[in-house]
Amino acid sequence: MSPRVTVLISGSGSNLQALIDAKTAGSIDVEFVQVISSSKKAYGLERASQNGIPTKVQSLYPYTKSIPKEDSSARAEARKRFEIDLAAVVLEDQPDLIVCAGWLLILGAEFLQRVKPTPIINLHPALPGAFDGTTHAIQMAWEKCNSGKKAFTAGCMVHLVIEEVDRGEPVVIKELELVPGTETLEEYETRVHEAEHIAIVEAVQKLLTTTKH
Ligand SMILES: Nc1nc2c(c(=O)[nH]1)N[C@@H](CN(C=O)c1ccc(C(=O)N[C@@H](CCC(=O)O)C(=O)O)cc1)CN2
Ligand SMILES: NCC(=O)N[C@@H]1O[C@H](COP(=O)([O-])[O-])[C@@H](O)[C@H]1O
Repeated sequence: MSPRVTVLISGSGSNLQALIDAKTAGSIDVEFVQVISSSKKAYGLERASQNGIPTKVQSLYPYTKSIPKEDSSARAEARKRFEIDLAAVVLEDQPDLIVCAGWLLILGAEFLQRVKPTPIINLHPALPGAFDGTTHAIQMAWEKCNSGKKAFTAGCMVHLVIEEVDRGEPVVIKELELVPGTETLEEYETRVHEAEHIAIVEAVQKLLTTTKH
């Protein structure tokens, strides 16, 4: 039986597409049991449906929409309920691996405790220790490079997910040289996404060959 993989998304799903294409090409032997999106508008849901993969939307918004922004305690409670429900949805499918491929919500202890020991990996468009905890790492790296005078190494990584955001052990790292004044943000973004599409497949291959299922 092929390893069961659940993919969490929030947007376009180009990295989900890279995983689907890798399966089609025979590069990975997996069963995508569910694609779960934090947004009903995510194009990645369309990509999943076009490939016969079950989908669900698990949005935080319905949990918090009626709570005033200043009521942090009630919002925190609502977030816990969201995470408990998300864990239940994920565990229904008994995945062997959970892949955060552009999942733009921090996963708290309520979720992480419940899904243990299922491994979770996350794709982050920066190197270990760089631009942790942000959803704008690509732009931040490009701006840092172009505000300075010297080249530096940027890139992307896939890492194990722990409570501390983007600080889990790296699984795959792809380095990209950034040189001031040589490329637009869009051109750098394209290079990062190309590297991500390779990294996410390599990371799934690596995880599924090192864990028994
Ligand atoms: N416990 C963990 N959860 C998540 C990790 C992780 O390493 N540990 N990785 C992230 C992905 N990510 C960066 O790679 C990331 C995602 C979301 C955020 C964030 O600040 N989210 C806000 C909402 C932001 C928004 O709505 O635009 C939030 O969750 O309140 C930072 C980094 C996935 N989760
Ligand atoms: N910190 C998390 C983060 O920034 N994730 C980023 O979201 C994008 C998802 O693209 P996709 O929806 O096309 O796969 C990717 O660039 C990924 O690195």
